[in-house]
Amino acid sequence: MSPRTTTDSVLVTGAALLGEDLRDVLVLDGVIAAIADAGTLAADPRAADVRHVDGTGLVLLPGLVDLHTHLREPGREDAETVLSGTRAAAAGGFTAVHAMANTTPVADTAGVVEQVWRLGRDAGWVDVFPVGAVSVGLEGTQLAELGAMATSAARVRVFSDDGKCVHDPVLMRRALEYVKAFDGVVAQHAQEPRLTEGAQMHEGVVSAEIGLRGWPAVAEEAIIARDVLLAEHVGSRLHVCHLSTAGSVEIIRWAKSRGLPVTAEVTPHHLFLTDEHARGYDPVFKVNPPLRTEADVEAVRAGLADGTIDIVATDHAPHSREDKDCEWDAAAFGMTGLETAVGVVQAAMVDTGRMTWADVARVMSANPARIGRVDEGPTAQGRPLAVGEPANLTLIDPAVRAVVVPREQATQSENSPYRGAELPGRVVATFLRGRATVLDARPVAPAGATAFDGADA
Ligand SMILES: NC(=O)N[C@@H](CC(=O)O)C(=O)O
Repeated sequence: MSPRTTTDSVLVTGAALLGEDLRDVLVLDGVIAAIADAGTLAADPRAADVRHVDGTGLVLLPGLVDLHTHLREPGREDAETVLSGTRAAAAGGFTAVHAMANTTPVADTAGVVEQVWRLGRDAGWVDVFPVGAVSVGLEGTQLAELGAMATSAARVRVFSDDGKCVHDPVLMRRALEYVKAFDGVVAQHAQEPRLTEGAQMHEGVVSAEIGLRGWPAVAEEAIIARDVLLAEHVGSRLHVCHLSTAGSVEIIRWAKSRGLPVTAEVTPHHLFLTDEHARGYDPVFKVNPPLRTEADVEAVRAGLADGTIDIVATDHAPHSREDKDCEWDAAAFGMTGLETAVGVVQAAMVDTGRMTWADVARVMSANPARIGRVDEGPTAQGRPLAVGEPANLTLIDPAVRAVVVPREQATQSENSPYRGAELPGRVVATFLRGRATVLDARPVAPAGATAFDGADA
């Protein structure tokens, strides 16, 4: 018998599986080989020559899957690269990210999505699934080569002009019709452009008091309402990106009550921060869609807890200093989020008693993988913690509280809205198909990426 290579084998002992029962989990060659009562698997002969990780006090979740990450490469490597962004993802407990298409050049051809996919594979930190643009150059006029991107090595299933709204209803209809051929989904950035010209923050009491141009909730809600009707008409899958208002939650609830194939995401920051943060004019709080009111935060929390909102997605949007360290009006929209996502979700949803860790696994792993259609095949993501499944794992210490220091994060950019704030929930270890990408809360440089060839899946 040839000696086992231990790089993708591990024994985790005494961890709380989905925050519940204490279990040992044995991973052999990247696959979960055994799950048993805590204290039993160390005696298993198969565990003799594998790395042991003490999971005492830790919560074991399936590897997190982000449906909405901006990796900035190609084009803005000064803000983030596929390498730095995927290392940040691993540090945040993720084993897969979907890389948004608003790069330079835009990811609107098979060539660009394959480039991003290859960069992700070579980096080896997480699986990178490129998102394809809906329209050429994100210009909202001509449909991009959706079919070519879907059949490329990158196997694109999620299409989005994120950063911009597909505001032309005819183009949106065509995109919805087109993606049906390969079970794709259109992920809409819902923002009515005419209602948000020059808008800087949520339109309400705070914007009026501090004199920044407001962005009405209806600008988001009008597009979502239109698009759920279009999705019904076409019979195609619609995903709503970073939903942020109470009215949007109501529309999605209505769409689901009609059985429409509509899914929705909320970001950690919309679960946690309000427009009150704009009062200091610090552009670190400038984001698209804008931070809303306390009532909206309450509504998106309730919508996530009751399943109206399917997933949490980070909308990790790194920006260089020159794009953020300037006056509010001139600053770029966006905030980093990969490395704080779990902590913010713990604070907003778990520590408040609104969700269990099993719910977190559903909204941050299983559901995003299913929406992105990356939940099947030998390299499947978002699978349950069960024998025979790929060992994508995250270990979280829910008892640790730590102050966020953006300079010390793995992301290349420092535009975290949580700078100096204390958050719970440290990611102690992450395993991508059994190989540690994070150990002792520190990223571990991949010693050669494990085979990941989406074309084989
Ligand atoms: N979410 C953001 O505030 N910014 C995103 C794109 C966007 O505007 O949605 C970015 O790419 O920076």
